[in-house]
Amino acid sequence: MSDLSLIRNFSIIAHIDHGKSTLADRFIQICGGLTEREMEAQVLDSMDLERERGITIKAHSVTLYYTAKDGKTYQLNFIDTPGHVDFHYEVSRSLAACEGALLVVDAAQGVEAQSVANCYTAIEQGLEVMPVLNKIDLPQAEPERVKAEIESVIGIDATDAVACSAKSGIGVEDVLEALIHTIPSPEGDIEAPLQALIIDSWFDNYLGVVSLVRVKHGRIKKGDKVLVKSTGKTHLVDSVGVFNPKHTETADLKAGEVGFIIAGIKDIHGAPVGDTLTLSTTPDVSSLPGFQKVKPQVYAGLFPVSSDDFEDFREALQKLTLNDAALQFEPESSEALGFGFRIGFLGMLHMEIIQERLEREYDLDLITTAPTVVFEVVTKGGEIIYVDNPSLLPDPSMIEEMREPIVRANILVPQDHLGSVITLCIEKRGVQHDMIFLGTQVQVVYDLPMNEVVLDFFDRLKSVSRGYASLDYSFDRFQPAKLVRLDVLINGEKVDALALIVHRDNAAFKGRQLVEKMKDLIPRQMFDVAIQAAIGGQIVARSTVKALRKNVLAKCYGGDASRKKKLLEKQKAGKKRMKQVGSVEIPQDAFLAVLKVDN
Ligand SMILES: Nc1nc2c(ncn2[C@@H]2O[C@H](COP(=O)(O)OP(=O)(O)OP(=O)(O)O)[C@@H](O)[C@H]2O)c(=O)[nH]1
Repeated sequence: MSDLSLIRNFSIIAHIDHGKSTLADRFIQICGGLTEREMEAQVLDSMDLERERGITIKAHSVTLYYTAKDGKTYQLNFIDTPGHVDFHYEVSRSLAACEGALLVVDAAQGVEAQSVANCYTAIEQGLEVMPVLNKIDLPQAEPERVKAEIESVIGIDATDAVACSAKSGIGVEDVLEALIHTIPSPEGDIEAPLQALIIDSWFDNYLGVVSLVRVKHGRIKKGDKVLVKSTGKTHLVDSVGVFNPKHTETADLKAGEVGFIIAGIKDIHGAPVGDTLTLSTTPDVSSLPGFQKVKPQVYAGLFPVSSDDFEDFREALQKLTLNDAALQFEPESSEALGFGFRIGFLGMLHMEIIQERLEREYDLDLITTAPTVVFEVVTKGGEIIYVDNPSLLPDPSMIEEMREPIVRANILVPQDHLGSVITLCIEKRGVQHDMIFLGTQVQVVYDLPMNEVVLDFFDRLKSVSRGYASLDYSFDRFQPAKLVRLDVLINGEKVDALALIVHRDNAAFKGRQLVEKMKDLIPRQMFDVAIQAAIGGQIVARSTVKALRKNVLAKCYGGDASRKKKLLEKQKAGKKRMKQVGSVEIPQDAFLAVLKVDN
């Protein structure tokens, strides 16, 4: 197919759980991409972990052929995008490949902050945004109210918004018809030299690096020699094709189309996302504007429970970065935990996912330290350094000024819950920037310390608003703040891996909460365990885990062999996620106690 007027490239943007993936599955079904049997729930979420958690992590593209009511067959290329705030950058990437976007809004829930943010990104990138009201099968659906909300909150015309139920299938064909008329076809010149944008690259164990590209001009086929503009390297194209949604090779990819290229590249750094491809015969083709590089927002130390696993751990991380360009790591050594890695993540969800993948796919037992954001420190010598590890904070006498990262947070909340959301923002040291009443919802804009936001703010926000408030935020600036390091001592020994950077005004309070929480999380041992919190050498809180009484240990001796074995196994299992620090065994939970103290 080479008639550009018969191609539509679009993304689906929506808040989590508003039904993107379900709608995508319906499209596939209507266009006959898969048989009923292959139509296993949520085909697009192909990673096991994605399916289990019911969230979309990686962007996927699907090419479908739809015969419309006008009798013509259209090529629909759609890209599914993740909805969670941690993966926001994937959204803008996907949008760069499209001329339009469907804004899917749950007709029972209404507009949420994430959809607003993504919608603005789409509009900024010049896309045609087409609103779709989903879940109209639900009795509590209020399509008219939600239409009005789309107009007042986002500011786009929603009078003709198509209503559908992705679950039952009602109205889904109308969505396809509407998108053919609303979303413009791509522009491009098939006869011009190849110019293609890499939207995504990932590592496949069998195929090597697979790159998803949008061809702007020209064409590419198997056997071509492709030039990666940023690296200057050329590679022989092994195959090109589309996902329909199965991996399907095609003769070529042409201007206006979206598909994959496999060219024997060994790791994703060889085909960087946002890069431009051309043919080796036309090296002068200009580069397309790429994407903003993503920077990790949260850092944590990860340490193998058994030091023998260190090399395996390194290998596993190297393999994961083949897949996940956002993941960054460097070796870290801790007096308490030995050798490990300091890893940068996009957010807490990203961190959980990586930790889970390391444990499941690579069979590693790891201890994670409390996550932290990056602080900007000006030394007395006038040097600016970035600290992503509290234990590496210079001595206070060397510090001229400390600055913490501030985010601009957009919160959408129904009026009824406004009060509790504001209370929460104040508790988190937020400064109000703006408040706009939009129908039944209120949009509040706060500047908040990132440190307070990344840890548990999202969960707290959900709970104080009974699930109704939604959040979108992005880094704004570094701002001077009174920050101190809070050290934790176990039986008098400072444990570097437990140190935190906190605000001075609530440092003592945080210290008390932390030692109390840790007392509950550290199991009783054969001796008393003293837990202390200190600021600059001064103890601000203390609690004690009392020793076990002797007769409890008596069980370990005598008795029959099988019982003894069971006991040993139990001990071993219990040891799994524990780390010996000095003479004290500390479980994983205690390292993350700070995440649990705020409530
Ligand atoms: N009643 C009803 N439920 C729906 C409809 N569409 C989707 N759902 C349900 O809503 C939930 C979320 O749907 P998904 O398609 O996974 O949502 P998503 O937006 O893709 O979520 P992420 O992939 O995490 O961003 C699922 O339990 C679906 O079964 C609908 O039209 N009606």
